[in-house]
Amino acid sequence: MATTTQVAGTSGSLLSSVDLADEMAGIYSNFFGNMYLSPKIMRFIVRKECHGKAIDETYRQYMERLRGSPFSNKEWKDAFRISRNVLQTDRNPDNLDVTDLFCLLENLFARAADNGTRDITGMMNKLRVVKDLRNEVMHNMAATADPQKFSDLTTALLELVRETELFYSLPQAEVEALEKELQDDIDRRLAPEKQVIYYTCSRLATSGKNAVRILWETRLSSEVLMFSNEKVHRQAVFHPLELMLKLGASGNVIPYTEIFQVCEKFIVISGVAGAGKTTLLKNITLQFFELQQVKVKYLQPFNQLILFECRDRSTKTLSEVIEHHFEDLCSNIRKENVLRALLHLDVIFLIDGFDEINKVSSNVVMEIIKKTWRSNCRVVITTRPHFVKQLALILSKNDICHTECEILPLIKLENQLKFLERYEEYHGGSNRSGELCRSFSLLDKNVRSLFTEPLNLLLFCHLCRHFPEKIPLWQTFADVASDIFLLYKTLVLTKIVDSNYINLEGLVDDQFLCIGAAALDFLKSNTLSFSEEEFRSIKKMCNFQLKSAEGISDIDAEIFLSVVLKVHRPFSGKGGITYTFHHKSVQEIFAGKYIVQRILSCNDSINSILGLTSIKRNW
Ligand SMILES: Nc1ncnc2c1ncn2[C@@H]1O[C@H](COP(=O)(O)OP(=O)(O)OP(=O)(O)O)[C@@H](O)[C@H]1O
Repeated sequence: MATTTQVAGTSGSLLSSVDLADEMAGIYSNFFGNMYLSPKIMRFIVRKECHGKAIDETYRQYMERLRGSPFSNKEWKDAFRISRNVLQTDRNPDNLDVTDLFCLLENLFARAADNGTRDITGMMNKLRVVKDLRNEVMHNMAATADPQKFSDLTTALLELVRETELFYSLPQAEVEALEKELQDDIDRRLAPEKQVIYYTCSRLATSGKNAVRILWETRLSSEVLMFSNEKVHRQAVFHPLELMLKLGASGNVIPYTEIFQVCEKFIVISGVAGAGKTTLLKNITLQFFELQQVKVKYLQPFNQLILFECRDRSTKTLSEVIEHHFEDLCSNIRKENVLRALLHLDVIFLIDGFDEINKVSSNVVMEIIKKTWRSNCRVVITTRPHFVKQLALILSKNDICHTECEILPLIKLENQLKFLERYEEYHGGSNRSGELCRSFSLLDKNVRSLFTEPLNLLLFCHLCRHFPEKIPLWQTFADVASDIFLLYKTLVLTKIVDSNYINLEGLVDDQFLCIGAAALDFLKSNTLSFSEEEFRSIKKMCNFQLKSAEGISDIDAEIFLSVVLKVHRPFSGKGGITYTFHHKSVQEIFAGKYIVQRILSCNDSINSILGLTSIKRNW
């Protein structure tokens, strides 16, 4: 039987009767119960328990007054975990949700139990049932849609009211009034000013995850490798990275799947260029949507996921990010309402590449920081190391505690081999020769230490494929750098082999010098990613150089640049593209070649080359 429920506020006006199918009605009731009824009763208990609290006291100040001494930051963090920021600042329970309320009451009652003044067992048991129901409904779709859960909750809440009566020896009239209010709410299931939230949460629960899955599935599940047009399945070649916790928990090494075990809401993951930050977020996203067909336990506490890239220059607000994720839903519910609803759920926000932040994306990131700190959301932000300080400052200015961790380089030979094996297996299948790993394990130890980032190991795969005979000859970093350069040269030559021009090798050398000059110029300002405009400037300079060589009409500089630079299209598919060298070390190799050439051909000093003004970006 279908249930008809009026839902206000959708598309800004009263939506005519929305016929909620049975499943939807069940989901709606469960959200309504856990987001409205449970907090209402728990807030009533908090008010009773905190009867001695001054209006202007925060819950932290109140708890400190009760115990007679301030909490150290560690004590506070350990006791109040994910709710500690909210309880540190809030002065009344109106904005606390079930998680925060349970945490507060648990701590208040623990004190009472310590004093031996009251038996809190019954009360805690009843509260725990309510909290567990909330978590079950929020984290497990089968439970979200199960109408029995709403019945269980209403029973649990009525029992909690009765327990409260006994616990505080409340006057019967007060309890009856509360019971009646609860029963009325249960019967009506509507809190007019809030109903759009529950409705939207219900829609998100039924279709949100799938909408986002469809959005990311095709974009993220495969990757085109550099130096070739080969596609690999991300999950098939993904190497599970390890992270080292910094700051407080310093030194602990954890698998990436344990990041959400830290109690801070915000997790900053740093890593050098090519360490695998973006790949890690893409992998988490794919796992979240169970594309990997395995149960991903560490993601089970979350019911939605939002992925945002700091290099995005076109998405101006968080609501727009949300609209992009839930396009269908936003076509009949205002995107601002979808965002409001989302902030009531347990969402992971993945923010990639803080080091590439720009004016537009910084507004979105600031919105995420400001809007998620008091919700049940978790935020993971990746960045290259030189931006960690700046990010930490922004977070602390916004009263946000964060955990910082660093992607560990693959230092051990066994890990490097495991990484390479995945790629070799993927390409060779059961016929793989093992040559890649064999060749790597025979490398000189010092040379091997160059290949500690995924990107460098990938580079090794390509070098091994193109020049297997050269690898045993490597003795220094310079040998490797020279072969990397040669690899680029070989790849470009294969693209222009049909040209009639006689001195193709010389042409490539000249083009690479132009690119090297640009690489150096960008390195001087630590710029590792270039906008389309900057790309056009480099291309203009390269084409200018091409024109100076007589007899070339069939080659465009884009051919050279397409081999050397990696194109980054925004995850969202909207906004401008950006370009980087495949790795900072590759950018350095090109810049280095340019410097050496300048010294050899013009006898310029290194200082004059580095201070050169004629290679400004206004080519
Ligand atoms: N865990 C991994 N398993 C397998 N391959 C990986 C892994 N991490 C990274 N790679 C490979 O290395 C390449 C570079 O990684 P990625 O772009 O994620 O690095 P990054 O740290 O985000 O770099 P940047 O700071 O330059 O953006 C990827 O395109 C992918 O091919």
